[in-house]
Amino acid sequence: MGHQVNPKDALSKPSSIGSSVIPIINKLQDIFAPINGGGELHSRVQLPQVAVVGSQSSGKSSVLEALVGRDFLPRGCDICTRRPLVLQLENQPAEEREWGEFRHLPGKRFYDFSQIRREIQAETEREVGYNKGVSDKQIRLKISSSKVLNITLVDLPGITKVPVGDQPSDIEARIRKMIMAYIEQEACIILAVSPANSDLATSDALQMAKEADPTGSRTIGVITKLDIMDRGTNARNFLLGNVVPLRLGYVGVVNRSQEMMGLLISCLFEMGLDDGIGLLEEIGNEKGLVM
Ligand SMILES: Nc1nc2c(ncn2[C@@H]2O[C@H](COP(=O)(O)OP(=O)(O)OP(=O)(O)O)[C@@H](O)[C@H]2O)c(=O)[nH]1
Repeated sequence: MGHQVNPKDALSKPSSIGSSVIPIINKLQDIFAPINGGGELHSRVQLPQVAVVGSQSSGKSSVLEALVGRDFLPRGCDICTRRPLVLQLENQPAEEREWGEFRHLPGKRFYDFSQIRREIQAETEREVGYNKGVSDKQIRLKISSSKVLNITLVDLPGITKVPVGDQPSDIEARIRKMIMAYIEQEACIILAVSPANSDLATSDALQMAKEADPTGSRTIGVITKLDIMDRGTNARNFLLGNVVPLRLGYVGVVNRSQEMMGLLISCLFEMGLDDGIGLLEEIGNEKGLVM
């Protein structure tokens, strides 16, 4: 049994303590993090982190981006999370520009967040190829900014039922095992993401979270896609915790959708505002948004 740090204690310490402790925790995480995923997913030292779990395309990466306040994760229909991404956010009040640094590219600072997205994609492909392959080998990224909280977040591949591309026939079992290795740790806070346009009663995220955290003491329920909620979806009752009670409760979110951006661009086009489209793209590039 490894040494455990209570995540709620660690995350609620005053920022002055947090700012001195977090870089040390991040260093420890790097030291104890497995270089090769296979077989030795976790070290015996358990450090506090927040893992985002849910079915494929439920909105996990979008929730993480909202927490960071930047768009930098590969997202969309065909592009999904295929390796665990460990995101160490470090609050540096004196930092004028935000930057990211990958563990596999030490010393190289990325100031352009669309480059970060490209590197995540490229590093995924280097390990698992181009055809939907999935691996438990982590990608580790540190983001240093004056605007983030000191926190470590983990984006995990989404639970999928049907193997596609290079995925093995037991892909669902493999992904579940990979997720479980993170969320069963007592020092892990689970963000269980379920989209409101699907049946919340059969949410994979809530089922897995319950398995790992039966008392619901370290799980936060996140209901995404409230803007496209199905008729009859009992999201309100879920959000109130009446269906699956969680001590840390639920949050409902509406993230930016591909459709919304597409609609905005076509509106500008219809209005003959070609300049507007250019401007939007410029702002998007600057902010690292996918257009
Ligand atoms: N309408 C709407 N679309 C959303 C919302 N959140 C996410 N999306 C869209 O849903 C799609 C999937 O979102 P992601 O954040 O990539 O989902 P994910 O769970 O990380 O996906 P995987 O990594 O493939 O498992 C993207 O096209 C998002 O733009 C939301 O609140 N409302």
